[in-house]
Amino acid sequence: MKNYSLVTGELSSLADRIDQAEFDKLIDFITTAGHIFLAGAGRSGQMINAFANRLMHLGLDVSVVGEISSPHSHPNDLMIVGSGSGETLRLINQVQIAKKNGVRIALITTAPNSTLAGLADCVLTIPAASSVQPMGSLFEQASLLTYDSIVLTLMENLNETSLSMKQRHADIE
Ligand SMILES: O=P(O)(O)OC[C@H]1O[C@](O)(CO)[C@@H](O)[C@@H]1O
Repeated sequence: MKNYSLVTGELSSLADRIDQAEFDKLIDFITTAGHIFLAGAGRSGQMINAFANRLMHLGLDVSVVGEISSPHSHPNDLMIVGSGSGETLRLINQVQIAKKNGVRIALITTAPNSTLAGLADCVLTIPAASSVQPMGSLFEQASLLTYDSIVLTLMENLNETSLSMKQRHADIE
């Protein structure tokens, strides 16, 4: 189907343009973190929610910012933010609070020169700024694929399998 191929073509073209060293740094931040907070707005937020779910399946201590069950932050915690523009005001505000509490910040973005990138300790750039799709669609799709790529690496590092992860999946949903 023509438009499907158009979308997958755009996504495929990004694969070699995401920096391995930035990816590896993010893996290191995740592996050494205490609690992991995840944050994103709109469609970017939907993608980060899916990532939070998989990190939980991996046995990591995670919560989504804004959920009532999300705990107080501490030094050595990590906040992972997904924001294409890097300029979403709510996220800037949340990151500023987190930084005051000694939380390290990781950003997934198309905008390495943005306000959020300037506040982050670790930036993974997805060069998805140019696209035929509307608004942030390419970033949002690519961010989900990037999160699932991170999950594959973490599965290997943490000796997890699909079966071990499934045992942590919510049975009441
Ligand atoms: O990824 P960003 O730039 O933080 O934007 C968050 C959300 O805001 C919008 O840009 C506009 O509502 C959405 O496309 C996106 O999901």
